[in-house]
Amino acid sequence: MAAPPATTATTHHRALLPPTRTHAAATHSALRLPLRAHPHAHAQRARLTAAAAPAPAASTASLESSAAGKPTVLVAEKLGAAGLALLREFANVDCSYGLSPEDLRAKISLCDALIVRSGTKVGRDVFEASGGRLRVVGRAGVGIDNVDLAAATEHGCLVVNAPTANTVAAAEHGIALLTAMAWNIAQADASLKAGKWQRNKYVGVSLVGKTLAILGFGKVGSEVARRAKGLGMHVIAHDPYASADRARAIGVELVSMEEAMTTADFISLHMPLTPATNKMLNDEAFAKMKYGVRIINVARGGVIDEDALVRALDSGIVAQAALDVFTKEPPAPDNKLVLHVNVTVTPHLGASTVEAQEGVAIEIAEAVIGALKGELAASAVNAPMVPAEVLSELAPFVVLAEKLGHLAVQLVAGGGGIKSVKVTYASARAPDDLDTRLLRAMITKGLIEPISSVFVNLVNADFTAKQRGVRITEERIILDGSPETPIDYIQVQIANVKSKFPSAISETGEITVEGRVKDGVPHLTKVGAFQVDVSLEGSLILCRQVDQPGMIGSVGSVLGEENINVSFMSVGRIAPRKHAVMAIGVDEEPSKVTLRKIGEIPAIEEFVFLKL
Ligand SMILES: NC(=O)c1ccc[n+]([C@@H]2O[C@H](COP(=O)([O-])OP(=O)(O)OC[C@H]3O[C@@H](n4cnc5c(N)ncnc54)[C@H](O)[C@@H]3O)[C@@H](O)[C@H]2O)c1
Ligand SMILES: O=C(O)[C@H](O)COP(=O)(O)O
Repeated sequence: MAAPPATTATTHHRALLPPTRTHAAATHSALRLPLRAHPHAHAQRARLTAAAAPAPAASTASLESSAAGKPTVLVAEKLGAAGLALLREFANVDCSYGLSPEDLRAKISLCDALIVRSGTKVGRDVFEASGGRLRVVGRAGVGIDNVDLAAATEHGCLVVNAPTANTVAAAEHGIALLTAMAWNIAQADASLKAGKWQRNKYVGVSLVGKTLAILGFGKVGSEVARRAKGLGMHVIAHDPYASADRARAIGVELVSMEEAMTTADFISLHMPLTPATNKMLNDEAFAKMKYGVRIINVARGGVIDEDALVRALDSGIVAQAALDVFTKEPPAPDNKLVLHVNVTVTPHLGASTVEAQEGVAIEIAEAVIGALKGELAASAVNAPMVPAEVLSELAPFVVLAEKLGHLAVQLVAGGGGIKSVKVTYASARAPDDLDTRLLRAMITKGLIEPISSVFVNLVNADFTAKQRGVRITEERIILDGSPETPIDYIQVQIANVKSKFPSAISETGEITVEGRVKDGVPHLTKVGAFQVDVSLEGSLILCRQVDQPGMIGSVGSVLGEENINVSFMSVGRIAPRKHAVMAIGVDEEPSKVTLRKIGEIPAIEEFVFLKL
């Protein structure tokens, strides 16, 4: 992992993703908004580039010869030429297909991003071996069951996928398997090629009027449903999370698992493989099914207990199965399902059309490039997806959030021992109209990075806070007024700590800093009980003083002696001639001598220098 920032040395707001050691541009990039052109423009450009690009060789670039200054992307499985061309415009691309787990671990510490399909296991060992450099894993496809998401999150590595480009391919393949199975196409083809003419043996079953139960009514499931309705089938679906309205719109009834199991003539699987769906079709489920049911699986092998399916086929409960996916891929040569006479198989071809592979390659290349640039990925799997318009609106508040976190932690005496942080957002927006996950992550980043060696980003912010025992709670104050501006102010409070600037402790006992965005610029507007108003740029001196004439001049002339430019100055007082807090924004960092001189000014009771 790269060296931690010095306690008081974060000046630029870094990208949401941790910096790479080789990609200087990304290291210094500020929070970037997704500056995406219209998707068609990307596709067009990609296709044009692809036409000119040479076909990828098995290993086209050596990591050792990577040009400095560009990130390195390891493509570990075959990716379409259009995607590779996009990647090459931005990064050093190493296409090394078929790496052993050892070779992958050996290479990964030299890579900023890794792109895989379903054939590469990206386990905890890979993240550990990366030494903190791997920032993005791109899954060129939908299923991310081959990526250890918990390990990725813990390592602050963003996982993105290509969720849409192969939907139609998978649906078409599902329908192809359904019809091929019903018509015994594969078996009849093999028989004829073996010189036989078995017209009586290969009598199929018709599809029209039959009930098809779709389990998992997501992107692929709903496309299969549309097509099956075109074949005259009665389509029902089970999906605990799907919208009944969406199902109704395409003439599909959402039903319970029980009803799907007991009434279907055909069952087609389209859910992800998760702990909840693992071996979902097991002995118990098969026992409930109609005798002679037919099963299609283009989802994941693991959702079926394969031994139970063999038993159900042998007993006749399941008349036929058509499988594109297997628990272990490739399956062993003696796999009973693959060899079963009533089973039609394909070697995980559901995404393997020319069109789908080109689309997936472009989709994943754009997602990985965007993520490496520090943009928030729309297809992030282990981080909140923040729509571009929301992000653009929140951008100045994101900067404010990180700076408030960074200021608050610098006010803690000793810089550690933080257990409880309360963040308050005051806004005229309804709570469900304000997504604060990004702001919370940036406050966490501001709080934790200065006191640890961890790079905090949107991916690992909550995990990092939890791991360090920091409890961050959020509160909303609903204001009257126009919801035009998303947030009026943000307040960050750290409880149960002492402050090196005791005036920062509010009446209720917490270190308190509050800020607003004014004309797009973040401002500090409150410290402890004192109202101030200073733009959060450069560095900041906070002084508590007796409120009396000449104080601004005294401090200003000490700074002037060292040619320190004052950008902002603001005095907040509780009552005239009592105590006041002066906030002074400075462009340069004053020397220790100058800071000491400020402290020696009579009437200055306490002061602190803070980097923003
Ligand atoms: N064979 C292939 O080459 C191929 C190609 C594309 C997708 N896939 C696989 O197909 C599956 C679906 O992909 P998608 O793009 O439609 O994903 P998706 O996320 O759009 O849809 C999955 C659906 O499954 C539902 N679901 C989750 N748990 C469920 C449960 N316990 N019971 C029923 N439904 C449940 C979800 O609510 C969701 O609607 C994935 O497993 C994906 O990996 C395979
Ligand atoms: O989940 C997916 O996208 C499909 O299973 C495709 O996997 P593949 O990229 O390995 O073909």
